[in-house]
Amino acid sequence: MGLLSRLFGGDGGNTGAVKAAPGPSNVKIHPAVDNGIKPAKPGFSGGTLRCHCKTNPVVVKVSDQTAHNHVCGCTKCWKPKGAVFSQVAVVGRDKVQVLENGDKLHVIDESAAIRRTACRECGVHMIGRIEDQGHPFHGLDFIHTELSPDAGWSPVEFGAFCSSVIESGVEPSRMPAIRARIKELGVEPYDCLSPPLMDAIATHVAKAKGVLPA
Ligand SMILES: N[C@@H](CCC(=O)N[C@@H](CSCO)C(=O)NCC(=O)O)C(=O)O
Ligand SMILES: [Zn+2]
Ligand SMILES: [Zn+2]
Repeated sequence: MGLLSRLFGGDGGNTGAVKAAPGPSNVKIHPAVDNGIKPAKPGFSGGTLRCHCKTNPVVVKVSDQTAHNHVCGCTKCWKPKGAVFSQVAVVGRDKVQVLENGDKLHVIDESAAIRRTACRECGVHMIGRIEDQGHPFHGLDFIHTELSPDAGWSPVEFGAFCSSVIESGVEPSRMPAIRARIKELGVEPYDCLSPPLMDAIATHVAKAKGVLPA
C-alpha cells in the first residue's frame, strides 16, 4: 500500500479493484435533511421543543425564529440515533423558557463553552447555553428544532465541523461522499463554522484585544 493510500485510505486508484461507491444521494446526514432541506415559514415565530420521553417529557418554549441552523459533525452536539450529524441552530437566550419537567435536565459538561443540558432519562439535549460573558456567542442558546412538532423553523444553511465525524468513528474514506451529499443538499460543507460565524468570532477577539475599535 502506498503512502497516499495509508494516509487517506482507498486503493490509491492503482489496483484495478473497483468498489461500488454509494452515490451521494444515498449518504445519510441527518433525518431532518435527508429528504431535502425544508424552507422556513414566513413569519414563523417559534414553538415548543420536547425531549424523547414518552411520559413527562421536558418541554421548552422558544419564542422566536432560529438563526444559523446547521448540520454539525462535532462529537459534542446531540445526534438522533444513527445520524452522522446533529442539526443545531441558535436563538436568543431570552426567548427560551423551560415549560415542563425541567427537573429532569442536567448539564452534561460544565467545562464546555456551550453548556448542554440534557434530559436525564432519554439523553436528548434540550438547551446549549453559553454562560461565559466574554464568549463571542454569549446571549445565544443552541437548540435542536427537530424536537419540535411545529413546522417553519429556519433551514439548515451549512455543514459545520464535517471532518469531526471521523472522531465519532466514521471511516475517513467516506468524507468525499459525505461532503458531496451536503453540497447536493444545496449547502456548503465546512470543517469549522460558516465564514460569517468565523468572521464574527474573529471580530469579537480583535475587539477584545484592542486591534479593532470596540
Ligand atoms: N473536533 C471537535 C470539535 C468540537 C467543537 O469545537 N464544536 C463546536 C461546534 S458545536 C455547534 O456548532 C463548538 O463551538 N463547540 C463548543 C462547545 O462544544 O462547547 C469535536 O468533534 O469534539
Ligand atoms: Zn427525556
Ligand atoms: Zn457541534
